[in-house]
Amino acid sequence: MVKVFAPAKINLTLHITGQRDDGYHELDSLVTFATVGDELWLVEAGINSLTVEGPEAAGVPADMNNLAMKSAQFAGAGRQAAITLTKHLPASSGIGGGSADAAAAWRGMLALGPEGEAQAETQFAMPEILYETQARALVALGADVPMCVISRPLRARGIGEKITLVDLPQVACVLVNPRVPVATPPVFKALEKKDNPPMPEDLPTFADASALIDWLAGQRNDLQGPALSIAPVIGKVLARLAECPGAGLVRMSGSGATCFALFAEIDDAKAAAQAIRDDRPDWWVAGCILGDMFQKSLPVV
Ligand SMILES: C[C@](O)(CO)[C@H](O)COP(=O)(O)OP(=O)(O)OC[C@H]1O[C@@H](n2ccc(N)nc2=O)[C@H](O)[C@@H]1O
Ligand SMILES: Nc1ncnc2c1ncn2[C@@H]1O[C@H](COP(=O)(O)OP(=O)(O)OP(=O)(O)O)[C@@H](O)[C@H]1O
Repeated sequence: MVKVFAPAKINLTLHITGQRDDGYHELDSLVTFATVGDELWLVEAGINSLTVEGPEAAGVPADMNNLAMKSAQFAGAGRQAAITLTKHLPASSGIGGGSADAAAAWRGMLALGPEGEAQAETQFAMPEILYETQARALVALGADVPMCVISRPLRARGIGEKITLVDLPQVACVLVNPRVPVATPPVFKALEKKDNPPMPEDLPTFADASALIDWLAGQRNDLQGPALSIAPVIGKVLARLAECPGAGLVRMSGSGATCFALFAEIDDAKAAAQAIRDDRPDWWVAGCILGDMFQKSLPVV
């Protein structure tokens, strides 16, 4: 049996720099991962199967339409697994839920079997090599899947599959989703200007969370405007996060509707998460740390 964590993916920046002939958009995105996420249990079995449970399970497919099942089949190598997926991340929310599950199922399938976790550990120590040899093919399941396989701070280019690791400090964060699902294709479609500037070629070195927060203020999520036009409630989420004492940067992740606020102080993040939970019980709220999800013992928000 293998237990795998599927961390939420957060686009700290999302610059849309072009559009390919096949319609997919080219991007330049600084991505990190959260201590909040889904969980998968895999048990070797005679046939692949999936059970979906947990607080965010409603409406999530439990058949071959689930990216975790597609990915398990893809990873296969003659192995099959009974998968239990516990959903904590809302679906269609811009934080990679399905992509994170696909990546975790793939990692879990690698870890099953006689060579077991040792094999997975070795490969995770070399994510770029792993990525070049195998994980890149997972872009066929979704543009966000290769980055979720890495689950470490990274810069993604191409359509999301050209990945380089970056050093980012840990930062405290509050994620808020207004419980309005937003599908990705219409958001890309609503973006009028496709050739926006990328991030600077060389990213700075960030001494601490405050330095990262300050620098991010000069960057963008080019999908935030289009998503706002589709789901105006995103404006309320951004405004509520911006009111929180200590919130240094407020932005939307991915194609929305989840927004995040970054905090230099963990205690400010904890207070903000509690305050928003208190006055918006209808919203999904998560306090978390953003950073390298393969690093042990991250603090709890
Ligand atoms: C917005 C992001 O989440 C940022 O990380 C990703 O670019 C989207 O990744 P994803 O949800 O895994 O996307 P996919 O499932 O591959 O594609 C869904 C749809 O989004 C659009 N799409 C996606 C990725 C991309 N680079 N350009 C696009 O135009 C396409 O219309 C595509 O049909
Ligand atoms: N494991 C899964 N969890 C959630 N949704 C899934 C899963 N597998 C397939 N889906 C389907 O995928 C669609 C998009 O959900 P998902 O959570 O992946 O979107 P997202 O948060 O916008 O992802 P991204 O940030 O990669 O754009 C939903 O309509 C859902 O039915």
